[in-house]
Amino acid sequence: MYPSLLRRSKFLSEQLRTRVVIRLMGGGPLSFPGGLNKWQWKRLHEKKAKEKEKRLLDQEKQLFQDRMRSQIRSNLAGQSHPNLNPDPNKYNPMSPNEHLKALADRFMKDGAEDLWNENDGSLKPPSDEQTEFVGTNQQPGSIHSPVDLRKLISEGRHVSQNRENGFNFVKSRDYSMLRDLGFESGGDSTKPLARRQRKFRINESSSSDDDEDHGFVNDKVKNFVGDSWNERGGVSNLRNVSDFMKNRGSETVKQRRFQRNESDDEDEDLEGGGDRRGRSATDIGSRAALGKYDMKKTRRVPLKELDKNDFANEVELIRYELGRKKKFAGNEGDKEEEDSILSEKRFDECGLSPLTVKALIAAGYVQMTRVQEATLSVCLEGKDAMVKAKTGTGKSAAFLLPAIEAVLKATSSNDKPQVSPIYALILCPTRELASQIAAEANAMLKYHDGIGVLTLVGGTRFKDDQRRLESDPYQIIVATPGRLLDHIENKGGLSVHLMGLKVLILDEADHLLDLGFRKDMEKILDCLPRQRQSLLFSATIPKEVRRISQLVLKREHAFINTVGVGCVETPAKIKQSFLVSPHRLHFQVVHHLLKEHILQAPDYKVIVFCTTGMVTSLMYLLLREMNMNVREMHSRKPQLYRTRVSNEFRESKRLILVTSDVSARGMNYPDVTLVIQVGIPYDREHYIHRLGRTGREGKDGEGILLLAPWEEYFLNELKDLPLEKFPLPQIDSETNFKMEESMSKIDSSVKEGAYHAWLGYYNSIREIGRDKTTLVELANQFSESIGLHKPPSLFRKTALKMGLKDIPGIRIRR
Ligand SMILES: Nc1ncnc2c1ncn2[C@@H]1O[C@H](COP(=O)(O)OP(=O)(O)OP(=O)(O)O)[C@@H](O)[C@H]1O
Repeated sequence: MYPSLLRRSKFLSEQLRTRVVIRLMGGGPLSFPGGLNKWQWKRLHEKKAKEKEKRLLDQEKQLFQDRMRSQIRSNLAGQSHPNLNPDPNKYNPMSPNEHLKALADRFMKDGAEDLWNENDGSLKPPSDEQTEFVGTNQQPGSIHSPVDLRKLISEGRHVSQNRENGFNFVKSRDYSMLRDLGFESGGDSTKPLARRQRKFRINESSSSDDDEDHGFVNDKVKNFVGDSWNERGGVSNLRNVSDFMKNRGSETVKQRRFQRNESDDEDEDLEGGGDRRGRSATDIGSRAALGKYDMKKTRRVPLKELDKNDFANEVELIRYELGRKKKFAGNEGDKEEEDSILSEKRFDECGLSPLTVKALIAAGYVQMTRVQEATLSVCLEGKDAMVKAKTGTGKSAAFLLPAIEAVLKATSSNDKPQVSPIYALILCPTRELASQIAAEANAMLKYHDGIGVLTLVGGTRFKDDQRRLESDPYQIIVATPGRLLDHIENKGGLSVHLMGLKVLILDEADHLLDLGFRKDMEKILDCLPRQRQSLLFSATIPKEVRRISQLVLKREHAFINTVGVGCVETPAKIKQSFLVSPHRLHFQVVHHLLKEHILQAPDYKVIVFCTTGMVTSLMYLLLREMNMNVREMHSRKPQLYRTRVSNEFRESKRLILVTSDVSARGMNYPDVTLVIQVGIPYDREHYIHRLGRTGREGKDGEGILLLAPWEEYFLNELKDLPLEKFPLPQIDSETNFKMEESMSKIDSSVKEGAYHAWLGYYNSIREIGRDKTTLVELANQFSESIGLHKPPSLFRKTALKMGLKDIPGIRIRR
């Protein structure tokens, strides 16, 4: 049969013929065009199909929005839209309302609302009775609306269509406000008002940015509100919106705080995630935000017997119980509990394997932190989740524990795969963070024999990784995306090991899904099996990341936000301030701040963040010249050096670490007393993560942001954070002289590198980079302040790339 088939394929090339032979022999082709294996080929096609589908949906959305807009325009102009009051006898293809319903049905699948939701709250009503119909009295065509609807929407309230009736309803988060405004009500009035109020977000400063940021759903919503407005009116009812908002403001600010010790009612009010009727913490979508855990005091369950023979563990648990009771006996205890990151639940109460609990106790973990309590049950059930929790609150353990449990479950199953599979893959942005996570995982696996953790990070020998992978089975991999991709692409066989993957975790997920990592991440995701659990963790999850999280997460994922909508995103016990000083004085100011801090805190441990690696080097050399006890850490340093410095800083006191953003995220250096950020951080998220290196585990901390006057605009990004202005210190002439002397000792190659890096960094910041002339002027001032006689020249190619070629003040290298 084979020869006859081959004859028939006479048009095929020789290469194709070979493939046909292989296929007929039952093995399938060895490779596909582009050197892809069959899985990669299959995924490539699946991806293309998905992209096509997405394009079509986008087009449809666009059409729909245009249609709604034109309808509203015609309403405002006093024309009746043909579809507004459709003649039942006349054929109408689809009214806007029907169209909206169809689209809502199509796009708003369970859990998908969150991808569009700006406020981390649920768009979808928990149940029908939690929605309320809104009627208005305004006549069609009325134009003097006292309320800016765009503002109303941009202030975070969501309106959607009632799918059954074509009426508008306001979601549960909004409807108490609307009732106060005098709208008709058809909802369940027996529900406690408190619950409705807590779902209500106050944001006095509505900005056009907010409007811009609202996704398709909000556009849809805005249009729809406009629609119903003209249909039914309601001017008088809405006249007092702003008064109402103000009155509500103080109340809601109080509600925003996360307090376990208030009365039950208020407790339930706090974060908008709970439900008095016992909604489970495993709720899908953002209704799982905080789940049950901020409002329901779980009944204590008796200590589980971990290991009957393990007397030491029992003693430890009893000691802990006694300590806890003593601690919370008085009022002071209450206050401490409020500030503490710990919850009341213990690890032995949540279904972890006894050996893991034993290892946790050995590591000093008895009680869960709040984020661990909020997430463990969801993650242990195998659901996808996106988790947001403040820095230093124990997110690493929150994702490591479910990963370990999944590995234990997989290894105990009867399937015996031919290649040793990797069951859990943890990705994080930096090498040091990968090592830190691997160390924590190893501590938790202390009593589990035969489960290995391997780190795959750049800066180490690729061959060593391969050797380790071949010699020992590793069930858990902690990797940085670049190195992992190297392994996948180099056909080192890693893809085969990854076929059995059960859990994928992205720590610092927002950063990993950022443009810098996006391509690598997409390639990695293409090589992972779809049947897996995915967990995304970070202290910051901007809206864009929530939208693109669908790259990784299933639609019906849980969004767990222990920060709380509208709450301050930074730990409460970090004192934050900013200081504005001319750029040329920054080095002096940093030196002064450090000296003052050392006097106040003899056991100081300080991190100074600089904008780039080269500027970090310069700052380090300068402070070293000034006889300060400093270390430097940035990506230009060899990995061995980085690891050594990282370990040293973790264990030391009385040390200053000058670093770039490689240390900004996830690094857990205990007891850092002060974080200084010199120059504007790349964005708000960078500020929060850098700051979060201090004040961890609910401890005190301090953060100072040092800005030049032209960088002050950045404070707008932080206006919801409690930053206070720090007075400009007086630098004495002796210190000034010493600094100048020290600066003159630093090699000019370092300074030139710092100038180039400085220029590159600020050029990449949109607000500054767009005015190239001013940028170059500022860069040249910087060059002068670091003792360079003239600004260093740039390669023509570099200048071209940066858009600086013909800008006055830029020197081009001949
Ligand atoms: N249940 C616990 N009991 C006591 N300490 C804990 C517990 N969980 C975590 N920790 C400690 O809390 C500290 C912070 O934990 P971790 O590094 O996981 O924070 P994080 O939330 O990941 O912070 P970041 O956002 O900066 O990455 C660590 O020192 C860790 O050992």
